[in-house]
Amino acid sequence: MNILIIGMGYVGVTTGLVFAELGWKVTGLDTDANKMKSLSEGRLSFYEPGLDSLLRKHLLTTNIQFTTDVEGAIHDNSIIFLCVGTPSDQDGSADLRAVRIVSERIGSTMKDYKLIVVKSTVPIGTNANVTQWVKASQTDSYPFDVVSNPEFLREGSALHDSLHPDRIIIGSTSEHATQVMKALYAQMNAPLLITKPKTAEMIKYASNAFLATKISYINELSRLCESLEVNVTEVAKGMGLDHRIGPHFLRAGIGYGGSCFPKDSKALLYTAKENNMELSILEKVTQVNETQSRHFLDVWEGQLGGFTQKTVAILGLSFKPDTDDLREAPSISILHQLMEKQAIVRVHDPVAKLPASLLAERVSQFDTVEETLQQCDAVILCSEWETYIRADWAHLRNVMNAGYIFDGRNMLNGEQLATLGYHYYGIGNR
Ligand SMILES: NC(=O)C1=CN([C@@H]2O[C@H](COP(=O)(O)OP(=O)(O)OC[C@H]3O[C@@H](n4cnc5c(N)ncnc54)[C@H](O)[C@@H]3O)[C@@H](O)[C@H]2O)C=CC1
Ligand SMILES: O=C(O)[C@H]1O[C@H](OP(=O)(O)OP(=O)(O)OC[C@H]2O[C@@H](n3ccc(=O)[nH]c3=O)[C@H](O)[C@@H]2O)[C@H](O)[C@@H](O)[C@@H]1O
Repeated sequence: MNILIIGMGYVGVTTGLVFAELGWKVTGLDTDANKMKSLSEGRLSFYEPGLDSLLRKHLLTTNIQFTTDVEGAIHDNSIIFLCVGTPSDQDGSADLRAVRIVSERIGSTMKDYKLIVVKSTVPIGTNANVTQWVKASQTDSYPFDVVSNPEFLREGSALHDSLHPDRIIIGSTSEHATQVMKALYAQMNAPLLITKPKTAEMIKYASNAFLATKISYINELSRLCESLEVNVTEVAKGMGLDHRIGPHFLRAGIGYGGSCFPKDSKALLYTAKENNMELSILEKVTQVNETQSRHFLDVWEGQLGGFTQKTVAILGLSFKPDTDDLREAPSISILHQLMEKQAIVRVHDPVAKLPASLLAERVSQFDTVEETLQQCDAVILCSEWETYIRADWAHLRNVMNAGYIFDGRNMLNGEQLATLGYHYYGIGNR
């Protein structure tokens, strides 16, 4: 069985390489010819640990190849994974244009049986739409199945998450398709849940929304902890020891970012609205997230005595460490707020680059932490890269002007930093 993956972003490339590693023959297809060229030459268009060496390995084993020839790729492969983007539309709904275009193209091109696997995160009912779009574009009625197989990987640990998933969800109405999916994943040691396509689609949204809820819960609590002088990190540790609660996704911070929690929460809220239902908890979850960085910036402003004309460093641009993804990154919202407050901003990230549109007279990016901190009054830590945890903070105190550290991820040891002459403040961790 040959596998075609359509959409060579984070999910498509990772999925393709995982199947190549499992020994399948994989073809990657994307409309972006530059991406296909660089992938064919062993270069990724994004930063994700471990993927580049696996890519080079499987270009040599010839388990993976890349193409922009849509017709040829559809003809040559009987299993087709859809991994195209489903970004937020202006009204918060998921933009399904790419899913539709690809479905119609498969329909108009296919000449024999195809198993179409929807891995993109799509609203509940979309698998049925894909079936309609394929059928409506067929010139002859060739058989096909559509299966939902949502993806749960995290950026920064995409390869590990995909090779060792907590579960594999398959939404299928066809026994044949279910058996093929089971064979594809047979080497993976993970619970397999076979369910209806709509349920599989809902499991994906419900999981992301629940994780976002855990984060917003602890983040809102961190505001109360801040004013009561209670340490939220210790509270989370105490809560997490209860196995019914668990320790994960209870790290208070400046809010969740990334390509999925904000987008998928909005899309689920839109689906609820379309069905005249309320998801009031999820509404609050997004509100808390949208106000979290502003809340703590105000607190820190009081501690610093104002940001106006102060030189402030932002360490960590990406929405989390080990990725260069800036989508919905809290650092960018903080950067805008600092600009409004007329601060001079110096930024650093180990891999992410600030878009040219954000570089301004008062905003510059530097290559090293030391250069970035020169003459700074304050540092705001936005993502917990190892580089910052391991930095020589004793030495860095000498390059800074005033030594204010505002730790938006509660990642550094405040007591130790205080002995080095810093004024250390985090998120509800007093
Ligand atoms: N990024 C992540 O960590 C995760 C993403 N997802 C979901 O997976 C889907 C893909 O996400 P990402 O990989 O982050 O997206 P991405 O934006 O990185 O990549 C999407 C790719 O699809 C390509 N594309 C768009 N239209 C196309 C077409 N008509 N034909 C061929 N290629 C086309 C684009 O050029 C791009 O390379 C989304 O639905 C997302 O919600 C699910 C789990 C994790
Ligand atoms: O659908 C998706 O795209 C993916 O979304 C998230 O993965 P991802 O966004 O890559 O990264 P996470 O590790 O979940 O972090 C998301 C954001 O939450 C923040 N976060 C996470 C955990 C925590 O305790 N506190 C917290 O603020 C992170 O800093 C980051 O900004 C989910 O964890 C994946 O399971 C899912 O597949």
